[in-house]
Amino acid sequence: MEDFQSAYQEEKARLDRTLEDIERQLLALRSIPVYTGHDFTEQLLEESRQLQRDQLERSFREPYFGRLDFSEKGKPRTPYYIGKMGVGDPEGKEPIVIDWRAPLASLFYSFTGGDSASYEAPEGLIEGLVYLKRNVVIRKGILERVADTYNQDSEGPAVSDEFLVYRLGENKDNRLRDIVSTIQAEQDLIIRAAKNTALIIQGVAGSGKTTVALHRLAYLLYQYKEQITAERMIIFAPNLMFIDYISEVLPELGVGDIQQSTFSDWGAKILGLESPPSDGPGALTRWFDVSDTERQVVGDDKLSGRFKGSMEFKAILDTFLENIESCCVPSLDFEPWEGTRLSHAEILQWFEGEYRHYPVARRKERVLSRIHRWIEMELKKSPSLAVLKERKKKAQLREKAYAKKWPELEPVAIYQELFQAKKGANTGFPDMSESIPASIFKESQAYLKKKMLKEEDLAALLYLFTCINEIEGNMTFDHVVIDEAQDFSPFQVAVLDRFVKGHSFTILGDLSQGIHYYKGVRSWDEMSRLFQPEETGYFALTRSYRSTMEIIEFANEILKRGVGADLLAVPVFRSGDPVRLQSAAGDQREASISQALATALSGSYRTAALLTRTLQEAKQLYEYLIGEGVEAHLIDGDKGQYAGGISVLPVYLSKGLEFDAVIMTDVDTSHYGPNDAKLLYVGCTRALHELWLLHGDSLPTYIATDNSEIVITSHPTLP
Ligand SMILES: Nc1ncnc2c1ncn2[C@@H]1O[C@H](COP(=O)(O)OP(=O)(O)OP(=O)(O)O)[C@@H](O)[C@H]1O
Repeated sequence: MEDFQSAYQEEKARLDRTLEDIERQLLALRSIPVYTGHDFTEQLLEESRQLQRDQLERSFREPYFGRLDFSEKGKPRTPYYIGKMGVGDPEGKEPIVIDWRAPLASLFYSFTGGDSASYEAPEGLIEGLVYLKRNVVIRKGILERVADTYNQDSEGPAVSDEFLVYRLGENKDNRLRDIVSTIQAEQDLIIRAAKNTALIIQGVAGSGKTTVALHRLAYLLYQYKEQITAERMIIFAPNLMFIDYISEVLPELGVGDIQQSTFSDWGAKILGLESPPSDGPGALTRWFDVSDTERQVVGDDKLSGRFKGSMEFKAILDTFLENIESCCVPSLDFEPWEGTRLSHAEILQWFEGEYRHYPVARRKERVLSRIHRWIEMELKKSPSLAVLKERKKKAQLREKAYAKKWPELEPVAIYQELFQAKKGANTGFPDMSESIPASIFKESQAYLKKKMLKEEDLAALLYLFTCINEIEGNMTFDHVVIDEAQDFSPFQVAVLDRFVKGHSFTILGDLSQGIHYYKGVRSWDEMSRLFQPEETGYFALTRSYRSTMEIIEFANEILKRGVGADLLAVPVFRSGDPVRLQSAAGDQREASISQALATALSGSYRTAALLTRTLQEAKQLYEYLIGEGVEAHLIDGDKGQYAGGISVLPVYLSKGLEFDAVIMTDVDTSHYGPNDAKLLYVGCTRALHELWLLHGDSLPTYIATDNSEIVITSHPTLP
């Protein structure tokens, strides 16, 4: 206790000094009049001062979160304070606060005990001794808590999880948060991995994949500030609501302007489509609202989404495109009017010789405009104005007709050809119908004829785009993050690779959460095979930080029994209530749901989710709750914003999100079939503190009842 008191006093004194320093710097900056003139250099200086002012104001509220006492070999023990942003010392001495991304700060995360410690700095490996790792909680400039996670002088465990457990026990508000003060060693390795690698990360539910990816972006921007910019980085997320849910982490880390998009939205923009291809209203519902046996009757290779996402399909497109060059230039001379002629051989020489280095669509464009210029030159040779007029008229018509003889070098048009080209058709393209499963060929042909596109066609269309067009500088990326990557296809990643410099990817996902059977990958090898071994790195995150031990053990059991999975989560030692299994059949259903909700929210929890099996059930339940006066929000996949509070949603839309309490409804064999274990796993792992499973008569066999509490309740009272 005495130790704690003196540590608190020591930190309080240090905080006071730091705040005084920051205030002094702020006052000095504020005393410089804001420049509003037109001088460019002055404007840049003003911008930089404004940034400094903003950063100091933020630092003033929470200057740092950690302290590390370290002595570099041969040097004395020095306390370093680590914050979300570095704070320099105007007098030019050591910085007052070190940025969490700085090399020295990496020790704060990677040190797990032992007699020596080292970190990689630009000047080489720095070795020394760690004496103390201390977490300091400061809110609005007030010191709230001091907790040592390592103290060389004490006899406790090497590095304790106590502070982490305290942080994890806090209730969450609407949005994902930064974790700078408690990044774990295995997460830090990913955050600080080198830029030019395709990192593939398999992480169990709640292992911090999304959070780590966002911190990695902040790190890359700090570490490679000369080479990369925020505007040229992108996060691909499953939907707009998820983007909204994660929207506060990057600004909190002082990073702005990173692009965030779904693959469809991005692809549609590149292709210049009016709107992203959609599989029609309710596509997800059609897939998830059917029984799982109906879903499983189609073999993998017959699922068009999986086929069109495969590298096999890419190879088919390559063959299809192989002779695109040879079939481009129409095999005839061009004659704008009688007696004047441009030979096929000469046009071919322009196309295959002079413009060889351009992509094929650009070559076509160049050749056609050169023909246009040639016509204009020839017209000038006309003997009279009348002849010139007549030739001009003729030439215009013939030029148009000639251009039409060239194949349309546009991704959608070529793609349509792929599903039209049958033997004997005179398109110049080969017949690929034999290589594509007949059912997929037929179905695609039918909807493409109606000028429709599906999401599953996007990778191929984008690939065609890159084969025939130049990828312009403003389309390229310095780094790409793919979240929920188990739902991405190898072909999608291969296409993206064409837009990314140096294969700089962070690809994160969890195979155990692969509930979109009709797309995505079954193994990470499918992704790593796209890169050379030296270009890729693989990490596995097995510790789960989101849920209590009880919830994780319960969810693990579902995976073990349901899919025999070996990717099980290891919980952090944070104990909570047992998972509650409650019978809620027939006319008891609604009342039981209300009861569970009332109980779950009777404490201090701020967010709760009611997860139904289908969208239809979510809508009905939402209506019921609204009728009962409960302020609930329906999540139906159409909205771009996440409101927090009480959410009602079908389980498949809950991926990526988390809630203090989760109540799953209708968890019985009539709703969850033998192949729905992963779906149930996703739902259960959304809960931070409390999990309820309300069920009918027969529980699916993959649910273990031994460690759960069976609840019998009465007197429902809604919040
Ligand atoms: N080192 C950490 N310190 C504190 N909290 C952490 C840490 N790592 C992760 N968390 C918390 O764990 C929760 C899960 O994180 P996140 O959503 O990033 O995980 P995920 O692996 O993407 O999950 P899922 O795949 O289940 O959607 C979040 O509340 C996050 O703040």
